[in-house]
Order: sequence, then C-alpha cells, then structure tokens
Amino acid sequence: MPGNLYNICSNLPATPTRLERLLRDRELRKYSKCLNDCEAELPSSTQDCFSPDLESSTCWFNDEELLEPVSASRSLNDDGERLDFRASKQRLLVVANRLPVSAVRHGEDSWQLEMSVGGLVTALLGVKEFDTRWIGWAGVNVPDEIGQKALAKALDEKRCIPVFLDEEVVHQYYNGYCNNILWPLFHYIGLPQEDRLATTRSFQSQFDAYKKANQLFADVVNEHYEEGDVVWCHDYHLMFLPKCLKERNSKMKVGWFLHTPFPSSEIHRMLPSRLELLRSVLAADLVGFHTYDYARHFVSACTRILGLEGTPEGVEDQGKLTRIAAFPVGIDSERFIKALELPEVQDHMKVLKQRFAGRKVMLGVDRLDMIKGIPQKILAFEKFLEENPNWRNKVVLLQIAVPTRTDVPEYQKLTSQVHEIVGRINGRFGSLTAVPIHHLDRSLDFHELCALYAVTDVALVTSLRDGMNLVSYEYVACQESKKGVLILSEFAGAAQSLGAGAILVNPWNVTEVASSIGYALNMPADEREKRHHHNFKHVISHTAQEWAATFVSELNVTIVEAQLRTRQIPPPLPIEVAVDRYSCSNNRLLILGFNATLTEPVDTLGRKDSQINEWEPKLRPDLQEPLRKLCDDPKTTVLILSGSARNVLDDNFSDYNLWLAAENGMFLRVTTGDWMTTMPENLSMEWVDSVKNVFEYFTDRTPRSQFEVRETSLIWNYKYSDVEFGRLQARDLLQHLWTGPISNASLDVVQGRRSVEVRSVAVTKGAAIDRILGEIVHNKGMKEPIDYVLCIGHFLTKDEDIYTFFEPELPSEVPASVRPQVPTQVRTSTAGSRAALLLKQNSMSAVEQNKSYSIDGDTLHLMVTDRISFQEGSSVLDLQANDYFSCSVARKRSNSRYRLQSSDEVVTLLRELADHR
Ligand SMILES: O=P(O)(O)OC[C@H]1O[C@H](O[C@H]2O[C@H](CO)[C@@H](O)[C@H](O)[C@H]2O)[C@H](O)[C@@H](O)[C@@H]1O
Ligand SMILES: O=c1ccn([C@@H]2O[C@H](COP(=O)(O)OP(=O)(O)O)[C@@H](O)[C@H]2O)c(=O)[nH]1
Repeated sequence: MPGNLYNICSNLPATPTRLERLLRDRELRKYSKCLNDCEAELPSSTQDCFSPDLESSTCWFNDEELLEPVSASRSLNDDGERLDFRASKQRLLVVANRLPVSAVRHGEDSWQLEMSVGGLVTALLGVKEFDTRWIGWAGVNVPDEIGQKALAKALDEKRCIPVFLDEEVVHQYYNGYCNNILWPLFHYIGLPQEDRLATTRSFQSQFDAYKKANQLFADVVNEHYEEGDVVWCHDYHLMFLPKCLKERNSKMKVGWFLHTPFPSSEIHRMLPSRLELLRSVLAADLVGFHTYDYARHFVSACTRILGLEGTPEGVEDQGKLTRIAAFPVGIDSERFIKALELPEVQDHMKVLKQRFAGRKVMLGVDRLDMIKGIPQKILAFEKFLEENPNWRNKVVLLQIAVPTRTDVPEYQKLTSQVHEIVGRINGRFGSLTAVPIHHLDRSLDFHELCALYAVTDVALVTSLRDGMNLVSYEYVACQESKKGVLILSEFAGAAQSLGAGAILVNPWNVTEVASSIGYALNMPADEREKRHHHNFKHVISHTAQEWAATFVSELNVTIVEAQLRTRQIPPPLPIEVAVDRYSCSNNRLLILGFNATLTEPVDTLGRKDSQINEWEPKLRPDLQEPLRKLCDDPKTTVLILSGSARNVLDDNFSDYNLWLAAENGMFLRVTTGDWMTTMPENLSMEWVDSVKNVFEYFTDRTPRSQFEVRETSLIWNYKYSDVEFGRLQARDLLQHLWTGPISNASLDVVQGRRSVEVRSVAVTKGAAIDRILGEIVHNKGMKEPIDYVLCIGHFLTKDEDIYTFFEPELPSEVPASVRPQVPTQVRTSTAGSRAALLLKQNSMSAVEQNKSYSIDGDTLHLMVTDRISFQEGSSVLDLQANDYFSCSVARKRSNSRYRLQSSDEVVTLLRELADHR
C-alpha cells in the first residue's frame, strides 16, 4: 500500500507560487485588454453586437451598457501563441440579492424593467470580461405562474435570472434580518434596542426566513450551474449561500464578497447567529472585502469566535483553507468620463450653471440611509453658515437623498428627521428667493447625475460607516475639468484609497466638518489640482472591471492551490476496511493517543468561558463503554500512549484492563501492575530549572495559561487564553528559549498548536515504542505475533515517528530525506525496530532473557536497551501492509497513512471495533 501523497509530492518539479500564478494572470489580462482595445477600432461588422432594449425612461444604461454578451477576448498561451478566448470565455454567475434591474408589472404577462440603484449594481455592471449571468430577486412579488414565466423571459434578454421570493419571506428576510439586523450591526449601529426590541423577539423567525431565502437562491444557482462556472455571491444578504452551494456540490468554485464593512469581532459577537453565519461564509473558497481592515476583522472573528486558525492567507479549519483578502471595488470610470461629452449631459450642465450662477455649489448624493450621516452633514453645513455669515448667500448644498428600504420603520423615521432639519435650516437662513439647502427625495437619471458631479465645487460625503462609497469615485471621475474638492468621511472604505487627495473628516465631529467646508470653499486652485490629480489617477486605474477580474483570477488560483494542498492531507480512514481487517486478525495492538484523541475537542469554542474544572483532560464519556469492551477482548491489547503525566492517565484509565505509557512513553504500566520507566540511560535533565523559570514568567503574564512540570518535559499551554495574546506570548517565549541561556542544551523545543513543550532530544513516542512493545509481549506472554496495528492520535510532528516504526514498507520513490526517522541513538540502543518486525515467534523467550529491572524509590526501572537479541527469523510482529492503520486525528498535515477529522470520529471507529470481536 502506498504511503500518503505528502511524501510523493516532494518529488514533483517546483510548482509556481500563488503570486506567480496571479502575476501571470494579470499579464494575460493586460494583453487581452490591449487586443480588445485595438479591436474596438476595427469596423463594427467584425465585432459582436448586442442590443437589448431597456424601455425604462429612468434607466441609466443605454443598450450596450447592460450585461454584455460574450465578446472577443484574446490572450497568449505559454508558448506565446495567440489564443482566441471567444469560445472559452469563463462563465460567471453573479448572485446578489438585487438584480441590476427592478421589474414593474404592466399586465398579466407584461413587464417593464428599470435600473436598480446602489453601489453594488454600479460596480457589477462594470464587469465585462466574463460570460456573465446575474441571479437575484427582481424586487417584486410575483405569485402567479404566468407572471413568473413572463418576467423570467423578459429578464433572460438581459442575461438575468430571477429568484422568486414571496412577500412574507421578503418581509422577514430582507426588511427584517438583512436591513434591520445585519445592516445596522455591520455599520456599528448595533442591534435593535427599546422600540426595536420587538424585532429582537422575532429574531429567530427572521433568521429562519434568511436561511430559507438563501436556500432559494441556491436552488436557482444549482439549476443554472454548469461545470467550471465561477459562482460569485455578493453581500450580507447571502452569507448562508456558500454553505448551501458547497453542501450540494463541493467542487463548485464559490467566492463571496461583502460590500459593507465587516465590523470588529467585538461587534459581530453580539449577533445571536454569529457562529452559523461565519461558518457558512467559510464554506466559500475565497472571501473578499473592500479593505484590509474589514478582512482583518473577519479573520479575527473566526479566530476569536470560532476558535479557528487565522493565517496570513486566510482561515484554516480542519485542513481546509478559506482564502481571505481585500479587493477594493472601483467604478467604470470611462463611462462617466465619456458621458460628460454627451449633448444631454452638456445641456443639464448649462441649466445647472445658470441656475446657481454666482454661488458655490456643494453636493451630497446618498441613499437615504442612517449610515450615510445625512443629518450630521446638514448640521455641519448649518454650523458653517452660522459661523461664516459672509457665505450665507454665496453657497448652496444640493442633497440628493434616494429613498431606500422604505418598508423598514427606521428608514421612515430618518426621512422625517431629515425633512425636519432641512426645513428648520432653510427657514433660518433662506430668503424669499433662495434657500441654502436643496433637498431631493428621489433618484436622478444618469445624465443628470453626471452633470451635477461635473458642475459642483465640493462633494460632501459624511458616511458614519460605508463599505466603500462609490459616489466619491464618481465625483472624482467627473471633475477632470473643474477640479472640485472632495470632503470624505474617514469611516468610508473609500478613505483608504482617496484619503490622500480628499479632506478627511470625522462626521461625528460637526465642528471639524464645518471648518473643512470652509477650507474646501477657499482652497487655492493649485492645491485643488494636486489633490484632484492624485485621486483621478486612482479612480481611472482601479476600475470595476479590474476589481472583478482580480477577484475571479484569485478565486481560480485559490482553487488550484487548494487542490495542491489537498494532496498533502492523508485520506480519511476507511473505517469499514479497518474494522474488517480487525475482525480477521488474531492478535491486535491498538495504540491510542489521549489528548484530543480520546477527550472532547477543546479548541473550538468557548475557550474564554471554560471553567477551571474543565481544564483537566478527561476521557469522553461516550468512549467508556467501547473502550472497556476492547480492553476485555483477549485478542486485543490496548495501549494509551500520551504526553500526559502518570497521574493524569491513572485518573482516567485505572479501571480499564490496558497499558499506559505516560510522558511520551518514558513511563509504562499495565493497569494491574506498577509504573516502570523506559527512559534511555544518560537522559540529561539539567536544563529543567532554567526552562522552568522562563515558563513561570510567561504563565504569570498570560491569563489562563498553564504550565506543567513533568519528569521528562516541561509544557506551557495557552489553549484557554486569548488566542491572539497567547500566540504573541508564545512567539516571545520561543524567541527567548532559542536565543537564551539554554540555547545550546541538548533538548527539543516543540511547538504545539497552543503550547510550547521542552523535552530532552531522546524523548519521542517513536523512540519509546520498541521498548514498550518488548515489555508488552513479554508481560502478556504472547504466543502469536501481532498481526494488526491501529495507531491513532493527535500527535505532534516530532512524535509522528511512531507511525514509521510500524510501517511495513515505505514506498521506494520517497526520498530518504523526507522519510520520518526514528532517532539513531534509540534504534541502536535497542533491538532495532525494523529487526523486531522480522523476528519470529520462537524468540519470545529471548526477550525475557534480555530484560532486567531495578528499583529507584517507588519507580521500577525497566532496562531493555541493547539487551533484546531476537534470533534471526523470529518476530513479535507479523504485519501485512493492509493490517496496519496509522491515523492522525484533527491534524491538517501528517505522515500518517490516514486521518480522522476529530475525536468524534474516533468514537465512531472504536464503537465499530468494539462490536466486532
Ligand atoms: O439594494 P438596497 O437594499 O436598496 O441597497 C443598495 C445597496 O446598498 C449597499 O451598497 C454597498 O455596496 C457598494 C459597492 O460595493 C459600496 O460602495 C457601499 O459602501 C455599500 O453600502 C449594499 O451593500 C448593497 O447590497 C445594496 O444593493
Ligand atoms: O439617483 C441616484 C443617485 C445615486 N445612484 C448611484 O448609487 C450608487 C451609490 O453607491 P455607493 O457606493 O455610494 O453607496 P450605496 O448606496 O451602495 O450604499 C452610486 O453608484 C450612484 O451613482 C443612483 O443610481 N441614482
């Protein structure tokens, strides 16, 4: 039977790194774009054409601008040949709550489609490199089949696929869970309080509706999915979707992108469904955010709330890595820049210039949402007017407030609040002929908006939190001629990219915003130019197209990387086979680790809340019965081989008829007998005091960390401490150990997942096993060789030498350098593990002759080293390759032949074995 592919892999030629793949992809994209640009200059008859017919007058996008069909795109292959991608353009299924169009019904089977409003739509319409289909809710309830069919047909022309949600689901899922729970929480507004408490009570039903809606989206995706498609899920509405999709088809390429901020883990912790949501998102292959901060918060939530491992690459759970990264969205800047030359836009500009002649114009464009800080903006403007009477008739604020989520009470309240403030200020500073604030409660068409962006002097974005804020990008794109000033909230994602050119403000600080308005209005032309130029460069180079292409490219690469990584993970233990071979054998040896093998897993959740009495490792209650049955089977020998100290094993296993090997096999006892030591002679323990000192120091300074002194090792663990703090402390501690006073001692510093252990170099499970084996064979007076070995444990890499000990034959293609080795001094000081495998039964007496004991205090010393001299041809082991099962538990990478995911699976296995005597 071959060893696992981990070893074999190392023979392969070097594979490109993730970065190399991404860079290559980027080059190819650049080249492809260049070819497309050249092609654009060809006569139109040579190009693909697309002419959908959006009827709506409010539609912003002309015929060519909606989702485009497959168009030519070319690139080079590895040998520099020109490739035509026309036929092979990658299919992309964009799944978002909203379709880019909303539907309005005009009759039983007649629909009008109107452009939806919002940054997500704007961003995704810029995506043109793929053969894209958009799956989403059309924003309307269609209970009847005729209506559904007609709408699906109308949408199909726009390459859109509807998900039909009934009114109740929309109410609970969209208005309720999405917009009254997740949206405010992700924007740091918190969960419903006081009058919104009623909503909290209905939290569960809203969450159920949320899951149901996500499942409905998944059903539609599955219906339209073709092998090889990339499925890109969007936003907080669909956090459950990756899980639904992967459960049905684990091979589907699934990415998820969040358009809002992801809040600090301390905020996310408040959410009653915090665990389920995180886990569902982690089912995706790639998870993207607008900024590094949001990505960092997400990883931190996974480590702190789920207890998972956060790495620079992403989040790891049981060997599966979900890649987490930042992909700041952009806009289709060309579309805005070109629009400024259109006659319609020029006309609007002329009208606006005349209308506001002699006055500076400030602009606000927002959905009427509490996160946009509209009241704060208006109050700051009021303060500015108050403090600068000379500006009162010389400046006007145009605020476009697009109605949104109008069924949610919070949004209704906000509308009245804003109206009231605007009315008050206009009353205070207005005259018969002019008012300082023009407030519009509606959306504008694309041309009107472009004109507004182009003619205004200052844009004022005061979001209290905002995933990105595309309005600020659009404003910059339209200001190439005027070079207006952007005042931008530091809480918008856009502040990270446009911050250097904008005036950054804290919207909560009304005084600061007011004085920034003054600064912007008075800014000299050269400073405006410099600032604008900086931002303009960013906006035209970081486009929506680039954003989407980068995300999809990274997703493709992530899948390749995951496949490579999977090859390094041992395959799952074939439980049926292991049980079957067990039943066929006559003399079996079961070697079981203890911690995280026979105990409940501690490293998932609730570390902070665990109580001290849970800290002691305890045998899982559900293992007691199967273990007892196994121990009482005369054909089976059970050995618990653990790093734990003797008393811990005594406490857990004294009642069972088995063998205990404590401290990595340095102490041995059959439960009917006394402890004896199998420690190699001359084991130096002189280092103990200095290490103890260091461990004490770190234990004092790391709450809930523990430090244990064993006879052959010292161990400091922080599995119940704050994960991140523990990790920092461990790094410091290791640094000190490696460079400090013990740096030259003959000992090993072994780093566990949440522990640091120091032990003498000769102490490993593999090093101890042949001495243990000799004693067991002798003590039991075995008449037959062992013909079945199952060795399972959550062992440290250093202790994985135990697996190799029994390995009947390592595959010949595995280079010696990667074979796990039993340390030489141990091999030579004993009968030699390989030799032991070959010896035959008639040497049993030889074992006895070469063993002696001595007593030191209450410890019996077993001395077997270089005294077992089996006769040629005899063996205590008669192990066929398919009767040996080495199996790691809850380890991502291992030299074992197989793996079990967790101790839960150990329970299943041992139960099965116990039932097959
Ligand atoms: O569909 P609605 O509920 O009416 O809301 C409109 C959209 O608002 C949010 O937009 C976000 O995405 C932008 C682009 O990435 C980003 O710039 C902005 O900061 C975000 O607020 C929401 O996330 C979308 O799902 C909604 O469609
Ligand atoms: O009358 C309007 C005003 C704005 N927008 C668009 O709505 C988007 C707003 O995106 P942003 O990222 O600023 O915020 P969001 O509304 O998505 O939170 C921008 O693309 C605007 O051009 C629109 O479609 N109609």
